[in-house]
Amino acid sequence: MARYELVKRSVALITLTNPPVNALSSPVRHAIANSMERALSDPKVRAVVICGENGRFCGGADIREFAGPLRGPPLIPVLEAIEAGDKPVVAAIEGMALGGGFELALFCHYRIAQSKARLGLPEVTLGILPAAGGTQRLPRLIGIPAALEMITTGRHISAQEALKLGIVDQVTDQNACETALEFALKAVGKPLSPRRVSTLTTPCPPDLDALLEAATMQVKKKTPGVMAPLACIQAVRAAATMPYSKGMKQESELMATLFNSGQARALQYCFFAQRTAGKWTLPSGAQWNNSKPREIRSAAVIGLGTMGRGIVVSLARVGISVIAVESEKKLLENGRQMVIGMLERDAKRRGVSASLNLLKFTLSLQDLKDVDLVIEAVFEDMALKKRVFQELSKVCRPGTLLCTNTSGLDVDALAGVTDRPHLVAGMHFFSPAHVMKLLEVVCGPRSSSETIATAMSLGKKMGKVSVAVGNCPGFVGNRMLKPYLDQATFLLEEGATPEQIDKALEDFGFAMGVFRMSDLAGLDVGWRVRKESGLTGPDVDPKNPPRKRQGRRYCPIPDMVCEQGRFGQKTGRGWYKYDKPGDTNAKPDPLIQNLLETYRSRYGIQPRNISDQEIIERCLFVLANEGFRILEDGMAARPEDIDVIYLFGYAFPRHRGGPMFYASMVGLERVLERLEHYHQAHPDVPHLEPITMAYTGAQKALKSDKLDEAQALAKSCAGRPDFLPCDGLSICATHSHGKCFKLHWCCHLGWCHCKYVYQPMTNVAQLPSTPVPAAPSDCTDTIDLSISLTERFLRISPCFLPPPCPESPKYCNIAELFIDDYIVKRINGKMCYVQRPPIHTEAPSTPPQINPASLTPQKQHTEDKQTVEETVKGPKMGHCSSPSSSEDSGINALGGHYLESCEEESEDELSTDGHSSPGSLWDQDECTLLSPSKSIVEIIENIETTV
Ligand SMILES: CCCCCCCC/C=C\C=C\CC(=O)SCCNC(=O)CCNC(=O)[C@H](O)C(C)(C)COP(=O)(O)OP(=O)(O)OC[C@H]1O[C@@H](n2cnc3c(N)ncnc32)[C@H](O)[C@@H]1OP(=O)(O)O
Repeated sequence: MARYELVKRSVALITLTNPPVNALSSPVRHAIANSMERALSDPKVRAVVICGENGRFCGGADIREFAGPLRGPPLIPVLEAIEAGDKPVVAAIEGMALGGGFELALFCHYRIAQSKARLGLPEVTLGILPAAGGTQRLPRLIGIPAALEMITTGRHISAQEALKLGIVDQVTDQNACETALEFALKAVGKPLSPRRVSTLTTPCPPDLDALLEAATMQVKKKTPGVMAPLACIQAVRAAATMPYSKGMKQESELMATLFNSGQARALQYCFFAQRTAGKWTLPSGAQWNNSKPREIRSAAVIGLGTMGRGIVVSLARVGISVIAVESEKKLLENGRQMVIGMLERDAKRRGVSASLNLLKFTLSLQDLKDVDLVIEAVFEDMALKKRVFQELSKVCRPGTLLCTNTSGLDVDALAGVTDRPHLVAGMHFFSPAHVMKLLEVVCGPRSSSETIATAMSLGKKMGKVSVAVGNCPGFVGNRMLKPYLDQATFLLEEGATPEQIDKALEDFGFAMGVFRMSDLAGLDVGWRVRKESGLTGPDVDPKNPPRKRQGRRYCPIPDMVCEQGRFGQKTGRGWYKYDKPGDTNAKPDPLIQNLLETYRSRYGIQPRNISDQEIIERCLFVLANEGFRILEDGMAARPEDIDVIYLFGYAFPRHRGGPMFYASMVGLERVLERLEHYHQAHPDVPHLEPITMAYTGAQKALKSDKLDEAQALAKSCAGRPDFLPCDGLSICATHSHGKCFKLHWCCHLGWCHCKYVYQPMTNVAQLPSTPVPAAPSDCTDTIDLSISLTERFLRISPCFLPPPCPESPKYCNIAELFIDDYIVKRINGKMCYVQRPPIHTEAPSTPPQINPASLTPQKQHTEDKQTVEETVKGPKMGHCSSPSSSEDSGINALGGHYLESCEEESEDELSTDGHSSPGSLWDQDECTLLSPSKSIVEIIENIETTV
């Protein structure tokens, strides 16, 4: 795990040896501790160099260790021994120094970086913070603004930037280890005190409060509801206002808060899910490690609509020569200009030259005879696509792979018209294809493993997150979208408004609610698809009940909206109104309100109050339910694949982990029970029928009206180590409300329901100095809810771990763990955020100095305006080059979610949420405030509606 060598007769060389990224697992921490002890005690050793094997310094803590009880030596004391030693220690950084690996380097006295190395503190993307001193040491080294930016974004920086910021002492184009050995010898005898970062004073800018406030506003805007960035700011504040040791204590307390949070679990799950998806597997047994991809040097793209153009750009910028085909001269010329413009802008942003020489534009399919692979991106019309595939089959050499960018049509039907069905697959890009990271690789029944391996590998080369899926209508992403969209419109019928539904979804974490997003994507596309499939329009039998199709509930409201020429942002009117066509500022439209009221009265629907909880449950549980069906049908190999599709293709909030992970966090019994409940209320909506019922016929228990569900469930879970029964006084381990004030179902499962986040709870008995309440009385009634769904789910995906076992969490006193300036109080039966009184922070022992680095303005991530505009314009219709796929299918109404889900610089972007979730302090009715100004008190929820 670490090699110890004495080199140059006086330097101890410690090499971390834990492939693939030299993560700081328990044995590695052990080995570092032992090696340092040996080096410091050996009189021959005058200096130490730490490096990593295989050109990788260190990828940080071993994230897999976070799932279980922490074992082995804690990292901080191991690192402290490095700094405290009396021999100079030099970090030789090659490849990467990330997270704990970067912190290891910050404990060394000197840092040398190879010029290609990347450094960063990406912990925030995993829902935690740099807790091995990173939040206290980096600000001391480079000042608050630069440290804040690095820590709250998790951005990786280059060696050159690290040198400029003062993080590393030297950058070399040579071997970093060799350079560090020379450097170490020269450092011998020089005083070490100034090199110990812990002894430095944080250069404190005079406008610290304003700076931190601005950073807080920025992260709340960019990642609302996500806790880790707020905790990072809190920790950096400590670096500026507290002595080092107190700051370290604050850092570790904040880490403890985050460490066991649902958000951290979700974000860490996302990290591994993304990597798991790359390890594709097919029912045939073919998989990533037994199937060889072909090398693709040349490709062709047919159709230069929005999708085709994006695909051409994605191919050309990774060095693949592309022939782009259109059906008419004007369309070809238009496409050429747009592609060139896109490539030039992309190259400018990346500081490289545009690869225009790789492009060829043609009107003739004959020009494609020698290409390695073709991606068809024509209009989403099966007859048209079949004609194209027949033609390709005649024109292309026998080995050319033929792929379709359909968003849901039968890939095998296309394969069937060619002379090479085994070389046909789907490559479903998301719009805009050069920006969106997701690629669904669709495996038809006749696709060969080599074809799938090639499409997956090409996706990877293009920088996409590729997921192998089966060939069914809508594949995975769009198949699941349908029931989700249906629920949204059914809720409109029943009494909700588009604004209410959107707000609930945005509060949950979606960047945009379903109706705002549909307006962005364009409503006409789905309308056309519904007309073509006979769901609306003149082909519908007049005897057909208006709200039923094929015996199932159907909501005609979206058709009625389109009949009024309201196609969304591009027409200035849709579910919302906009000041002018193309505007993005959605405003509620009284005309839609009128339409809904008229509709309801026409069909005798009594509108009812619909809670946000119902909106979330119906929209999201139905999504997960369809996900289970997809797994059951073998159309996705694993729940992770589904989650990755939703994270990268549909902007599912990353801190919720994806629909399948979210369902597992809520508790599958709960999901099952709620689906049953809604299905009973809406028996004509088959998607609400829980899959367990459909497939395993598990027994449904009769519920007595008087049954205390919570107690019954607690009892049924008794003895299971992952569920802690609670007495109503458990404490939410993370944020929102502190003490559980009422017996709730969730409490009995050891989870706290905070704004739809189920957080682990700890019994007060486990908290220091808290009186243990009397045990609750036994309850006799029971309910026999089926857990077969859970069992099956856990069998499918062992990575869904049960909640942490009691010895692993190191819960802190919630009261100390606020993470911004608000606390939670109970005021007249409502739970409110109340502004905290100002906190008197301890002043640093020496007067603050201004470091030039601290004056560096914070880096802003700029949005790719051009791509936004492109989507807003909406698709062109009616010719071969029209956008063919996702945005054209009408069912991928969320495809435009790219705004949040696919910024290119950062692989592990955080998604956004609608509400901040500050830390909490639960005080019972001690505040008499009745009508406080809105700026200082905000009602979060009525206490009665906590669950
Ligand atoms: C009360 C609670 C107290 C708790 C106290 C905790 C202790 C506090 C002290 C320190 C805390 C430190 C926090 C951290 O350091 S968190 C980790 C920070 N590091 C990262 O986030 C880096 C993550 N990795 C990456 O970004 C990339 O993997 C990269 C290193 C850039 C390499 O990229 P690439 O070459 O593309 O390779 P892959 O991404 O495919 O990865 C290859 C395999 O390695 C696995 N991997 C990578 N990093 C880690 C890691 N840090 N831990 C475990 N495993 C890691 C990855 O999953 C791949 O595995 P596989 O091949 O099986 O898929």
